[in-house]
Amino acid sequence: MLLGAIEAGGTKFVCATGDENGQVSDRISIPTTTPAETMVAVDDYFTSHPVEAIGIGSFGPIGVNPSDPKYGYITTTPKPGWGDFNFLGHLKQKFDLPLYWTTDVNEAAYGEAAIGIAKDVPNSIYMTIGTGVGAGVISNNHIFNGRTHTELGHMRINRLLGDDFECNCPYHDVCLEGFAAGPAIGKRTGKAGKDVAPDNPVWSLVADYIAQACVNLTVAFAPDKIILNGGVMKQKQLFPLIRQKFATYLNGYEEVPTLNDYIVPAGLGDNSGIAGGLLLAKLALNH
Ligand SMILES: Nc1ncnc2c1ncn2[C@@H]1O[C@H](COP(=O)(O)OP(=O)(O)OP(=O)(O)O)[C@@H](O)[C@H]1O
Ligand SMILES: [Zn+2]
Repeated sequence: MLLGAIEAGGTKFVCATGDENGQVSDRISIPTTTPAETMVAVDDYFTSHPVEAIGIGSFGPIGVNPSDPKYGYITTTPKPGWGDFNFLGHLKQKFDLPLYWTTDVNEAAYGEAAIGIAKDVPNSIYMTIGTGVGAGVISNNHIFNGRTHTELGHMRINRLLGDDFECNCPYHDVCLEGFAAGPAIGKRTGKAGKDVAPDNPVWSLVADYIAQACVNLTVAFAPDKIILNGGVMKQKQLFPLIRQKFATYLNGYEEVPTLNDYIVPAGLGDNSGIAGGLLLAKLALNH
């Protein structure tokens, strides 16, 4: 069975084909420019690679609630041309196929939950800390959505004493993304994250904010695992720092799994999203 997946990011779109077990057989990467340009490339890909269903995970915010008139749309993004773009409608018009529509992070969360590091547990959260911060929640093997999708990158956290950084989020004076995403680290240090030395004190600060977020996710969703991925988490020294601060902040309030098994890197590396897309395509096909 050949299935399709789209991981639609703000920088690039990945289109892929693969099987019902999430194994990728072919992929391309398309720069995210204008919808007109980028979507032509997407259409061409699935025209030349016919599949039985497509799972789509998109950058957002997007409409995920079928009762929302903006269901299937990318809604309020500042990205030129993409605001109010009817992504799902476009694909429906081009391809008469079952389609599964969700956020990029939900798609990746689903991939990790189905065949990745969280495959043996029913409840997991996938959080990516990159250009932005986003998280997908898997609850009892299902993608969690409320009235709309979650926006966990914008959770409020406590500003640490002595940290006078001006939050990098245009909406919030204090939020995780504004304090700890790649661009915030860039502003804090004057360097790209990958060029900041592993022992730079900024990592301890970043780890603290991510640890606060992990405590919030723990008490809110009671996951079995929290998966941390994205460019910033390439700094592997963050993991022990985050676990240590997490333990301090949770302060024994509730039992959680051993922290080395609880706050973990992704199992599928850069493939979480595409694998998730293929598996969501299978879900769409079986509905
Ligand atoms: N090795 C690294 N160490 C620290 N930060 C890094 C590293 N590599 C990339 N980054 C930072 O991560 C960010 C890019 O994140 P990522 O690679 O997850 O891509 P992205 O897809 O643009 O992110 P998003 O998923 O938010 O759209 C940039 O701000 C970059 O500076
Ligand atoms: Zn924010």
